[in-house]
Amino acid sequence: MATGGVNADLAKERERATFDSEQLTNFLYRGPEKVRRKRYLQNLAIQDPVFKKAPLWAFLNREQQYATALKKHLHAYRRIQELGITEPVEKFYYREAAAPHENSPIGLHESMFIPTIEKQATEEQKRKWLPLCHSLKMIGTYAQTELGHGTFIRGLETTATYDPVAKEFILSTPKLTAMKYWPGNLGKTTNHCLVMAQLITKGKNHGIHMFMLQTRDMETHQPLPGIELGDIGPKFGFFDNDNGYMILKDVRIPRENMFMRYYKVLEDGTYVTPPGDRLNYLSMVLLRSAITSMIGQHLSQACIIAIRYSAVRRQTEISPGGEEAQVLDYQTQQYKLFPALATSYAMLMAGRFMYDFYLKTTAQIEKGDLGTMPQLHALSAGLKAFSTWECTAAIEVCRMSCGGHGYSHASGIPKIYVDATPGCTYEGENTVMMLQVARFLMKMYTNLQKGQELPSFVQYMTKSLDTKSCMKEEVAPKCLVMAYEHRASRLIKAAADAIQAMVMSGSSPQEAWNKNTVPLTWAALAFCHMFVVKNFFEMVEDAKMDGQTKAAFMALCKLYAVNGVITHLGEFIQDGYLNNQQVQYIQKSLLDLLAEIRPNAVALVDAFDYPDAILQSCLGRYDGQVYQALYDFAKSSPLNEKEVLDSFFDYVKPVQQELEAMNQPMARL
Ligand SMILES: CCCCCCCC/C=C\CCCC(=O)SCCNC(=O)CCNC(=O)[C@H](O)C(C)(C)COP(=O)(O)OP(=O)(O)OC[C@H]1O[C@@H](n2cnc3c(N)ncnc32)[C@H](O)[C@@H]1OP(=O)(O)O
Ligand SMILES: Cc1cc2nc3c(=O)[nH]c(=O)nc-3n(C[C@H](O)[C@H](O)[C@H](O)COP(=O)(O)OP(=O)(O)OC[C@H]3O[C@@H](n4cnc5c(N)ncnc54)[C@H](O)[C@@H]3O)c2cc1C
Repeated sequence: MATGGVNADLAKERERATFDSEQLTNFLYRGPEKVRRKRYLQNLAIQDPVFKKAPLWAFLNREQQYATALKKHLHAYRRIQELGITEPVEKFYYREAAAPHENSPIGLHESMFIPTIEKQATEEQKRKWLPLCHSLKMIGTYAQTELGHGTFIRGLETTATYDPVAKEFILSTPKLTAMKYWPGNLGKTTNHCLVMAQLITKGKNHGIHMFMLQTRDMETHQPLPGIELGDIGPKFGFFDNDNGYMILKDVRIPRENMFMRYYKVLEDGTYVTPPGDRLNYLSMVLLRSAITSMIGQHLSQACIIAIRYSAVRRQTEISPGGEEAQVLDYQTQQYKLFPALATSYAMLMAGRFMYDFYLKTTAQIEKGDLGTMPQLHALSAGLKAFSTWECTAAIEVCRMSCGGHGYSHASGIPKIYVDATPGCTYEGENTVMMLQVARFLMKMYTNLQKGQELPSFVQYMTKSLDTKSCMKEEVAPKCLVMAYEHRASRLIKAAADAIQAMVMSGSSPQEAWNKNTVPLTWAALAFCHMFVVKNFFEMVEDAKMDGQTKAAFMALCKLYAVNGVITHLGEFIQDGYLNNQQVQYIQKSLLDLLAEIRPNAVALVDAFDYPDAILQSCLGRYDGQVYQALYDFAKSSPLNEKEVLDSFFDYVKPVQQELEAMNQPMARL
């Protein structure tokens, strides 16, 4: 049964590629030195016996999955400190290799709890809390969402009422819908959380604010008096995480536990107005800004699996008696997988822009300049929503493109999908985020009409809509970008006109807005799509790499843009911007690009540089030995440990005997 070496088809794919995948890897990870360091850290984790010996998640029950995830992530946390790894991206490489399929039970501690302390706490609070956080004496999470409200955070019902005599806040869950519900790791892992609650002082409600709450004893880990909390039960994904619920029965915390960098309550209960609105939403903005890259990585993994497998998988003889074709040679398979591959690169590029923009903007905010906050909010909300929608849809396409084996956990794709898809919901439900983008765009559109200057990324709105596309037979990037700009501009104008018309005929602005939220989301989506396309072209054009690598990369970029036009064709032709002939050029270009990308498909996924130990996929193995791997996976199923299961004797035998007895001729009489 044993088969060795690299599968011949996959080996040939690598030989026929027109570019060196290592060049693209170097670009993706920002230089050869960084690639070397990434591989070094990944190998350290992969070789660590604690991670190596851990059982495969797929064969474990929920409690075992939770325990494995906890064990791995805590060991990784300790090793990261021992090894002196401090760069966030390096920590990520190490953690991903250490626990590729285990969601971290201390994930919220690292991604939201500590960053919120760093950004929203006073210097004194930081001195007190951060050392405890780093040593994991304090393990925290971000408790905002409630049973009754997740999206509408101004409507949260948990209260924090200030008592000036005791100089304490009283945290309460006034009714069922006010209980905290969903926060990651709140149920069993954490002993602290950051609670979002309505601040009431001197009888006045000042809206939602953040408070530090200890939930469990730091030695015994028992819940503290007045706090009821637990796990919310199994979910579609994040099976190994204890998303939690929490009820607060008049729990008192000291005044100093309110996050007071920007918002303050003095000892006598006086509320001090903050320097700007929505500063306590910044923790959400941080994670939103990171999600586009994260989801792009999820999709890139699904693409590696589906494309390598499609090069190995052979189905159906093309001519009678001839060899069966690699499924990757079918144009329809290419039409499924290459747009998905192009999308993953597009999102990795958009994520790169987004995170850099986040760092730049928050540095300005730190200095007290809040002017770019609306842009940061709009872009992070929009790209988060757009990228999670596009990538999760593409992951599912990858799964189905693997046929039956894609449905098995052996492929690795179902797990990628269930852990990626909540990205459409958490950190701001996608439709709601798109409506925030629309709100920003409408504001920009109004400013434009008033003759005001616009930020650079909405400058496209200033271009005339009274134009036609410059698209020729040779589909040029410039004409593609202009088409996206035109569509985005036209759709925001259409939504604005519709709202204005309703207001003119007597509707209130709110009513007119609510009657047009569907066209508003079309406009917001078109804006995000345009942004991603433009950014992708700019990054490819600026990339420092040899001509062949750039050509291979550019083909993907063009495919992303061309495929988007075809998928949303109605919006590009509705006003006659593209004519019939131009549409035909674009359709032909799509087919040409599929053929151009075909010889490079495997090299383009190899460039993502994921070791097998991270992918943990029988179908996505670097050596392509998928059938042996599937057989080994099947053999390792715990159901195969015994030849005959106890359940056979417990259930099958008795029913067989009963049925046999019932079917005796005498018994029927
Ligand atoms: C990197 C490591 C990763 C590890 C990953 C570990 C796994 C993590 C897994 C899961 C984590 C999940 C965590 C969570 O889900 S936490 C909970 C997240 N919840 C949300 O996101 C709630 C969504 N809702 C909102 O954000 C808001 O309610 C809202 C929809 C934005 C509306 O807010 P509000 O009602 O206050 O505002 P208005 O619509 O009335 O608008 C008023 C003005 O405010 C501006 N605004 C809104 N938000 C922001 C912001 N964030 N920044 C700046 N400005 C903002 C808005 O634009 C309006 O401005 P205007 O000028 O038009 O008046
Ligand atoms: C895996 C996971 C992890 C999570 N982790 C955390 C965490 O750590 N901490 C935390 O606090 N929360 C967490 N959450 C909760 C999450 O942030 C919320 O579920 C999310 O913000 C969406 O809110 P909701 O559930 O209230 O959705 P809802 O708002 O109830 O959405 C339901 C539907 O209503 C629509 N809708 C709602 N409002 C509007 C509107 N104004 N206009 C148009 N349509 C609207 C939505 O588009 C959606 O279709 C987590 C959730 C998940 C799934």
